[in-house]
Amino acid sequence: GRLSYDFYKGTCPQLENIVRKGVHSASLFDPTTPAALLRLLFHDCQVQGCDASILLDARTEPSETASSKNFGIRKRNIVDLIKASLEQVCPGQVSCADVLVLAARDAVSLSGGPIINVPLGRKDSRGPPNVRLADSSLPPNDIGLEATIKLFSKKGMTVEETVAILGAHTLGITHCSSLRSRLYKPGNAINAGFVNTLKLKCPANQGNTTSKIKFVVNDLTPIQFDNEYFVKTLQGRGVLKIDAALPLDSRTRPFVEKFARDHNAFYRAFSSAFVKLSSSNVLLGNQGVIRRSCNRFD
Ligand code: HEM
Ligand SMILES: [Ca+2]
Ligand SMILES: [Ca+2]
Repeated sequence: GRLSYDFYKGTCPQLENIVRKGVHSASLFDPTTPAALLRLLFHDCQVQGCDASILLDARTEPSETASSKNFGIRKRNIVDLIKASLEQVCPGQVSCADVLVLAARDAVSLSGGPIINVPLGRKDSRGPPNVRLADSSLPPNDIGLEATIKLFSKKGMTVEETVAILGAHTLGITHCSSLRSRLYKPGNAINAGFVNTLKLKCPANQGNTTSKIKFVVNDLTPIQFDNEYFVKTLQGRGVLKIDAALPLDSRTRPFVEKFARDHNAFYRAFSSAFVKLSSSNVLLGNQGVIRRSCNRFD
């Protein structure tokens, strides 16, 4: 078995329509939904591959979302709801892993980004979620450029695709708690002026609870998938350490400049990076299962 572009042609031809409608109505209800779904896909694929492991609820084992690296993960239930409507139309046919990939790619296009053609045929994990693997596989909030290039090259991405996939931060928010080490650890300030702006929004004396509620936007247009992230990053206004690092290295800066200038170039590189992200390390054929309900095995 391998992934293919017409995997559900015979078994669930309505699939792409149903997912798109589901993401669309969830996004009308809450316009921050696309950001959540896109990050959800990354965090699924990063831990044990794109196998919907992140959707499993805690039972005998803690769920992956118990990992502090999954702080801020939201909207897992949207995938479950879409899967429930699919079960009405093509019961037992479509994996939760594929629904999540389709939901994330629809999140991108419904926010104004590229329409990405994705191969399908992933299976869902059959084991319990692995919180310790989540701790060790997900990148730390203050990851640097070297480790990031390595992380995405393992998925077959070029440096250009790596810069492009980080353009996912054109959507959504970052909580103050995720910025602690960047703002208040000595030596982590890359652009002192912008870091001071962030410090005003996320003060050091903000309590633990408050810093988990307060947030800053990732770019100036956090519900639009556009190239604003690169424009802003090029001006030294990248929110996370990795965002800020991209224009400072000669390997990555040319791509930041290119994407800030040409959103179509960003969309092209993002699309191929997205396919690599969502196709790496997947379960095929009888390596996995099709869960009826995404949050549990039975
Ligand atoms: C080196 C790699 C990456 C690091 C260190 C990183 C880190 C983070 C952090 C710390 C946040 C804020 C979480 C919060 O405080 O709520 C965030 C948000 C986000 N990330 Fe990343 N990220 C990386 C790569 C990616 C990739 C590859 C994607 C998708 C393809 C992605 C999509 C997003 C999105 C959409 C948000 C906003 C989520 C929301 O608004 O709920 N990130 N990221
Ligand atoms: Ca996974
Ligand atoms: Ca944006």
